[in-house]
Amino acid sequence: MDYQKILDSINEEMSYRDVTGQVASYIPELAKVNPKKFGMHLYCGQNQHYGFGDHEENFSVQSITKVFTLAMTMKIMGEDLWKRVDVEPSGNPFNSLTQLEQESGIPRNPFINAGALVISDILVDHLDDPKAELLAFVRKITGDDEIQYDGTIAASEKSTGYRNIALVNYMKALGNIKCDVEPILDFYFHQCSLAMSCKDLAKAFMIFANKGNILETGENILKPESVKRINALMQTCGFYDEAGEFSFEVGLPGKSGVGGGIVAIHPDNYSVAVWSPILNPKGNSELGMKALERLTTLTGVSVF
Ligand SMILES: NC(=O)CC[C@H](N)C(=O)O
Repeated sequence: MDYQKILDSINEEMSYRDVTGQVASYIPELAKVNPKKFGMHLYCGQNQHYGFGDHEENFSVQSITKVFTLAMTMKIMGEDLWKRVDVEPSGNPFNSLTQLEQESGIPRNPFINAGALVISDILVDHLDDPKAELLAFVRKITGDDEIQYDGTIAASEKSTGYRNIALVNYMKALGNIKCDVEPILDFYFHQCSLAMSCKDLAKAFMIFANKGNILETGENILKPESVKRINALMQTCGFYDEAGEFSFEVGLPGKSGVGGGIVAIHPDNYSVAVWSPILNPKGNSELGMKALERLTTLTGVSVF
């Protein structure tokens, strides 16, 4: 498969598209990002990298980090994790509070904010320095020691993070949060602020396409059964109330973030990341979804 040729033709096609959405503005720092940024990177074998545009520029990966913290938590908690967070699509926006009251404070899945805050609670409870450990995990699976949090984004999100503050306090009242809310929120806002490029994301997500192993070194990071579960959750819950649409259009497990990034994998084949900051009304990158739809259509390959 000539991936570079396919990516180049996607780049060209996308340049003619009208984009109607908006850059995320509820986190003030994200509103400052140049809406014209666009890049895509595909990684499919030892040192086999293909990309175009701004694919090596760092951006705020936001909710994409929920996959990393889930992977770390599965290693700590095993199956007991599912007593604290469920595995069903929410059909609701990522920052919704409504299901928690009826469902005893158990979030529908680890990829909505409520679920990620429970995961943060578990990591704060079990690790001495969860921020350092998350950074170490991401640096290891990418092989890139330069990856950092963006303190300005973390502070910006903290200053307007009323929904996340409400979610964690509400779940504490319902008995599903163990630690103090302050360190949980501090860890959560930092995890969301992680700055990575499409190339970094494609490298990191290769472990989910490669049965839990780092492709370049062969080192095992996750058990195959954990990878199965994480990929199933990405397929069913990775795009909030647009998870069905993403499966329907693209047909790959993936995860998005309000920074405009999307990562997807084709098991035993490739990982791919795309970045375009303009979001559709569901909070997913408008051009990113279209570019990935073109990828699986032009290659004729998806998980279905
Ligand atoms: N969907 C997202 O990327 C949401 C993450 C964002 N930091 C928030 O908590 O609201």
